[in-house]
Amino acid sequence: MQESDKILFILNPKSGRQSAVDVAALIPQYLPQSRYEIVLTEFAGHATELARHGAKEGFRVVAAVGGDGTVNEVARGLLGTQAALAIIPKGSGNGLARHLKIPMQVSQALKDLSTNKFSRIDSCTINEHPFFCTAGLGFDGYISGVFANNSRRGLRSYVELVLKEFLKFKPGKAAIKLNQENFETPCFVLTFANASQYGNNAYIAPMADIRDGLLDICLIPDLSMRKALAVSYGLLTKTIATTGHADFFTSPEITVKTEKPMPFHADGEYVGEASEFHVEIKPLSLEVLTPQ
Ligand SMILES: Nc1ncnc2c1ncn2[C@@H]1O[C@H](COP(=O)(O)OP(=O)(O)OP(=O)(O)O)[C@@H](O)[C@H]1O
Repeated sequence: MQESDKILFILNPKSGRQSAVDVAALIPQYLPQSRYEIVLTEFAGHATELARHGAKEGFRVVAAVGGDGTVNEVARGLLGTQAALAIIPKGSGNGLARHLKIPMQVSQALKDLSTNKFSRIDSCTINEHPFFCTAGLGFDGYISGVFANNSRRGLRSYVELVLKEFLKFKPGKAAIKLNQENFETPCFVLTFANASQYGNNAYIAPMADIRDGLLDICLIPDLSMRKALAVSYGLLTKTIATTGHADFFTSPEITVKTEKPMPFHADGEYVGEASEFHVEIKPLSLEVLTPQ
């Protein structure tokens, strides 16, 4: 980054556990005041407007200070602009930041900004909703919907919720079209990965390359409690592909039709229900500022 590059920090005061005020107070320790501005989001969706406006105003870098939801909102506002995305992780999962090797400590992430390098990564859409880390349908989407209505945040309440809802969720059937192939399958979870992990180092697609122009698709057709334990262990040890309970595909796009409407998410944020899905990759469509 050059000395003349200006940074707009967009802080989500609601994300994660650390307060926005802490981050705002730390920034002056790492950057001269002439190099940055700070704005706080006031409502869900606000970060997209703020990012778009910041890019128009000529900020070279727009930094999302929050979790994957905030990163998604800022990044979608930057698509097609001259501004690059930086991330100061402050969420509970921080999947994209972890994939891009951004330090989890706010102070280190801020310190690194001046030596980080610009590069480009792929972005994706699910039914026209942009995502940058992962999107998914089935149990993934169902949990994102239940979690959105849960007042408690954080990893522990997330795990408790997953365990509680696991037995309630009924999987469906899906007809999948990818790479000129058509097949039908039961579908408990279908995840579309741009980055390798959901967040919290839970690796749903350990081999995913965020710059290869391909989605890494993980299908878990059905899941008993015994299989779920193996899959959970596989997620945390980057060995999900060897559990025998998940199938993997790579493709620049995929079409899915489900027998009944299924809930879906984009970057962990619940979007809604649908019975037809089109997911595609937009190669190298977003500029980022990251450690190399
Ligand atoms: N001022 C605000 N008031 C209420 N909600 C907001 C505000 N600003 C942003 N949001 C919403 O907060 C949600 C959660 O943000 P974010 O994903 O950054 O945090 P998190 O859920 O704690 O982290 P992670 O996604 O890593 O688990 C986003 O969906 C965003 O739209």
